[in-house]
Amino acid sequence: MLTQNQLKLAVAQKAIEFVPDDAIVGVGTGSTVNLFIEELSRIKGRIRGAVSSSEASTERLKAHHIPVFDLNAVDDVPVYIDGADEINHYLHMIKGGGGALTREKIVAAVAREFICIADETKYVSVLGQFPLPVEVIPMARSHVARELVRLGGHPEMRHGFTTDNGNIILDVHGLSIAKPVEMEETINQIAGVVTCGLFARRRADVLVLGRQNGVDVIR
Ligand SMILES: O=C[C@H](O)[C@H](O)[C@H](O)COP(=O)(O)O
Repeated sequence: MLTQNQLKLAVAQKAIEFVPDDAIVGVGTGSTVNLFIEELSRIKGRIRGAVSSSEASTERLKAHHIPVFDLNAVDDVPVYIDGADEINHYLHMIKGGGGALTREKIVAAVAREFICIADETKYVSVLGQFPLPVEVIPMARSHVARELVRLGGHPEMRHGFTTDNGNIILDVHGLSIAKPVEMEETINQIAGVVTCGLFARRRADVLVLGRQNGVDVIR
């Protein structure tokens, strides 16, 4: 029986196969990506560098002497490699457990291909068991929370946490998300929401899924 960490390592290693030579690689955030960064450091001689989705990943990339580019200075990101908190078989995701959702969505929007690396505990039939993170401008906290309750959720402020953009996170419990694209649009239209952790309009293109009997590549 492989541990969750061993499954994360297996997908982090497999993801290297998706990194083209001379690329500037989009790098996500989280414990699975941290393992990917280790693997990336082994092949850093054949890439140009990375664009990063968080201060935490930037620090790790720099510690491995992988050049980190400002996204505004880059016009082609062939692949973006990131984890997820939940992913369904349409490759819609919930992300933001680490609070990096907004920058992740920006780098993912620039990238040509989104490769999600996840262990099998993340693969679900309906999104929403994992509380949906929503990044909110601080002055809009109460308004956004009321609107989220109207949508059937139970928002909880993530205490003691500020995003890299200086905002707060509301974690929304109790949503069973049957229509992720519509839900993403609805939440993102609430005044004061920066973005929610649903990645449905820009879903993953490839899922590299770590299972007990091996790594599956799902497109
Ligand atoms: O903000 C964090 C990101 O969306 C992560 O990709 C997500 O939380 C998964 O992280 P982990 O690989 O640690 O489960």
